Amino acid sequence: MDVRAALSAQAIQAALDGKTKPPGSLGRIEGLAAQVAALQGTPAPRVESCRLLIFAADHGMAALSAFPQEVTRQMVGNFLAGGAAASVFARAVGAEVTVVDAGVAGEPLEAEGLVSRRIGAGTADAREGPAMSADQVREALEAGRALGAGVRADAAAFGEMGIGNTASAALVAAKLLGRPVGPLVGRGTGLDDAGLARKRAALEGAAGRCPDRMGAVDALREYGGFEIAMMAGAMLGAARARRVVLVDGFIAGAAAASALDLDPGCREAMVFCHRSAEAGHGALLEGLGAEPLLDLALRLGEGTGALLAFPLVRAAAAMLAEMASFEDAGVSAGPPAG
Ligand SMILES: O=C(O)c1ccc[n+]([C@@H]2O[C@H](COP(=O)([O-])O)[C@@H](O)[C@H]2O)c1
Ligand SMILES: Cc1cc2nc[nH]c2cc1C
Repeated sequence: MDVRAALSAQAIQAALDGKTKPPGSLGRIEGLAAQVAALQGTPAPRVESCRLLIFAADHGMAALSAFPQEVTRQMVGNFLAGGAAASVFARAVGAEVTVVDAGVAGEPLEAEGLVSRRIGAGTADAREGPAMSADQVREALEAGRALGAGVRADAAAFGEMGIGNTASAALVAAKLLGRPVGPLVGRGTGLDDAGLARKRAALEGAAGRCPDRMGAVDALREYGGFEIAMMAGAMLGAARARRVVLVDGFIAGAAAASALDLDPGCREAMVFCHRSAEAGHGALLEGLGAEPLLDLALRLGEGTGALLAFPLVRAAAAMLAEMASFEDAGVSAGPPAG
């Protein structure tokens, strides 16, 4: 940490401790407020607006899901029509939504309001070989970076839709952390025990094709999804533009791990919003040293957990910006005199 950053962290802590409350009594909301103040470079931060980017794409490993591949395309329609959980939560918390086709299978989708950044019509099957080419990884990262940099809201929330993407996320996370994939494999949309055993065996086989530890570009090429790579790029773009980056569940977590591998500095923008019920998410968060804000047993994706956390981040920033100090309010600070 350089001297300027140390001073500013101290100034932020002093501002927090000067507020009319026992020091530390707002718990983790204080740390959140300090993070946003440091990101925005002001002791009076503001997180009033939020835009959710939902990245949709299909996967060569879709057969490892409990649902058919066409659900990805159908859900894109549902997002655009405003009927999905993410659509409803976005309205409830006052967030805007952008839906991005990063590579949904079949003919290119054409729908009003859809942002098309298709890298391909779904990835190849990572059980057999690389999911995508190195050029496709670069293209996805770059398209994402531009989208993230273009967010005008104070906070950028990241969600996804892609049947089969918990398989892809488990493999990407395993390789970035240098861990076996087994404990990162979960039921996704709701596999039964037999389906889970089949998925675990398939992913262990796929993991065996490559070294135990890989960098983000290699891991994304071998095992990624177009939406995961594009989301990683978008997180980098938004973080560099000093937007608060609201990270959703397991798949968004794998994208965040990729972004962190590419640029550890983006960590200061990231808020890990919740711990998903997907089996591997706890281990992924722990591997990243991240303590999420919420644990609501969500396992939907779409950015739903990020949207639910947004009001907490908004309140944390408002606390620091608006709360009276002991001095302002004429409230006695500290123990009684004498
Ligand atoms: O975000 C999560 O933690 C999460 C956990 C389980 C499932 N999902 C969603 O379910 C889909 C992936 O599940 P699956 O079984 O098709 O791999 C994909 O569309 C995700 O948005 C999302
Ligand atoms: C219906 C449905 C909605 C989703 N939203 C995110 N992933 C999903 C998976 C399914 C199956």
